[in-house]
Amino acid sequence: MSAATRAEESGTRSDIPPVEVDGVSVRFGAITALSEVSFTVLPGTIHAIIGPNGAGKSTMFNVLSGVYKAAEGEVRFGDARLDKMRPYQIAGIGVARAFQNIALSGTQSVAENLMLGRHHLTKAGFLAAGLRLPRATREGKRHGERVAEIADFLDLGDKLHTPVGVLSYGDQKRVEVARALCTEPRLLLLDEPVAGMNAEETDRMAAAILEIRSALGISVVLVEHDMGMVMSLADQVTVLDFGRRIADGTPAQVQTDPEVIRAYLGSGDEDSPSEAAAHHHPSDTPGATS
Ligand SMILES: Nc1ncnc2c1ncn2[C@@H]1O[C@H](COP(=O)(O)OP(=O)(O)OP(=O)(O)O)[C@@H](O)[C@H]1O
Repeated sequence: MSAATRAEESGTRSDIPPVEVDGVSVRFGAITALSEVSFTVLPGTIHAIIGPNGAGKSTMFNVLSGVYKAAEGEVRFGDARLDKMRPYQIAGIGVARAFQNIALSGTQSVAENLMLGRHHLTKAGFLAAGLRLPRATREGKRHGERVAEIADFLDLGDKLHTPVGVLSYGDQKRVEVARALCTEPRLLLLDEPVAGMNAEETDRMAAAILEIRSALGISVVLVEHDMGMVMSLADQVTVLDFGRRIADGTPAQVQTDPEVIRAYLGSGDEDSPSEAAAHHHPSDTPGATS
């Protein structure tokens, strides 16, 4: 089943446009971190960006969230040109990111941290809220309910009043995702969501990401090093190597792509695209000479 069909069947919201990355190059002095990279994130899909160390994944993430500017190319999200916008403007049109430059407050509760994600949605303002004016109280209640819903959604319902600092690492990472979701995004950007996690925490995060796509119908872009995670999770995968796009397709397509296998083996990276691919003899590869 194609990613688009899957998205349609899983109830993608009608207000989610594709993300079109078109010929993006980024340079840092003499280093070309990204070279004419293009790919499309279809609405309501989980799209992974993978590649060996130094491939340009973080740079791409930072371009999507507006932290880095592209020297060439365009990034479109519907009518919006993300490549021309500042990070706060990108956040303002419903693009949320987790795990970069957003620190949680360890002494505050999960609920308080999540409420921070809703500040821009609060109409009454802090003064009215502080004075407990009726409108602010009603609004506060509504936001509180939504925060509780999102916490439940990420399996944090029983930890709403726990200070974030005492939670396990896996729980804290899910609080970060929950906080991003509290902004009610149309596109969620995740930077290495399972980095440093044990197997159980990884499974829980993967389940949460799948749930986000199917229950909320939004698009998710994730930059990831953990290949196993990507293969079981993503609808579509873009593979970068030395700043170039070397493959783009379903997980099954990219993990058998000779160039992808070469890139991972050549990099000495332990995380090969798949066990099978890693042990794939070159002569088994269509078109390869042994
Ligand atoms: N701020 C920067 N200044 C100079 N060079 C940079 C900067 N950020 C990235 N680079 C370079 O750009 C290239 C791509 O780096 P990037 O961090 O995007 O790769 P990555 O795929 O995320 O790698 P990793 O998996 O190791 O995090 C590398 O050669 C890196 O050294």
